[in-house]
Amino acid sequence: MQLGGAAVTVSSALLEVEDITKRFGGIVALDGLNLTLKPGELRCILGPNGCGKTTLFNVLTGAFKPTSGRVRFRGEVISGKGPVAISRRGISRKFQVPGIFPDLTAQQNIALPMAAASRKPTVRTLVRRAPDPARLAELLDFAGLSDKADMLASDLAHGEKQRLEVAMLLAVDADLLLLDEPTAGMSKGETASIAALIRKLTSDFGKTVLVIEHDMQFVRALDCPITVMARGAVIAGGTYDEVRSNPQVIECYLGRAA
Ligand SMILES: Nc1ncnc2c1ncn2[C@@H]1O[C@H](COP(=O)(O)OP(=O)(O)OP(=O)(O)O)[C@@H](O)[C@H]1O
Repeated sequence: MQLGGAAVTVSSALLEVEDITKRFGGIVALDGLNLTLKPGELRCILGPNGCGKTTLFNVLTGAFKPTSGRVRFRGEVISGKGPVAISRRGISRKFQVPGIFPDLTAQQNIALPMAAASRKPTVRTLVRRAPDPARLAELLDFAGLSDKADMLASDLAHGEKQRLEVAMLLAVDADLLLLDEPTAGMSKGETASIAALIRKLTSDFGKTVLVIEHDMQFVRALDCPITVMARGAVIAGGTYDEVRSNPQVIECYLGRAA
């Protein structure tokens, strides 16, 4: 089917990664990778260092063009499009380091992407438009920051900054959220609270979420399907218990990570 000049296929999947290969000179970072996400699904990606997890996120967000293969989002081929075009279609990413504005308050940090998510924002409208107070309160409550709404983001604890950024992702109103090691640098207590928050992204807000993570306690707390990568391809998938007892996963990854 052709819609507005773009190739679109009818599918129940939100995201379809089809046989993606990405080479950097002689390095094969992704090697014929396939992955499908249904709307509202939460999935975790595990794999040893250098297996291509970050490269996958870079391909999904348009930072890298794949050497071959296709990515479809809502049936439309998006591989080859740039980061802005892909973000406008509803894919948003959180990096390991919190991407917040330290000199703004917690609520200003959330208000900014709320305004940017509205149609055709300009600098003027971003600054002038008052955010919907009910939505702002909902997002502050989601992040557990209602009582710190007026605190400068730079003064928040590390785990609070991570939660703030998850709320900012929600404020953008994208459908697919890509989270790269959201527990990096967190204490055990902070890790448990971010796992609960990420589960809410799907259960309460209907988002589709793909998480890269190494912390197995956190992965268990997410309680979601897992895809295991090695050498740029998918080698296994299943529940936490299935993956933990898979001999190939133990050899390639858990033997070293556990
Ligand atoms: N821009 C680049 N130029 C050249 N090689 C790259 C580039 N980005 C990634 N690579 C290589 O591609 C391979 C996959 O890297 P990638 O960062 O995707 O792995 P990863 O699974 O995210 O690793 P980690 O868990 O350490 O973050 C590695 O060999 C890496 O050195």
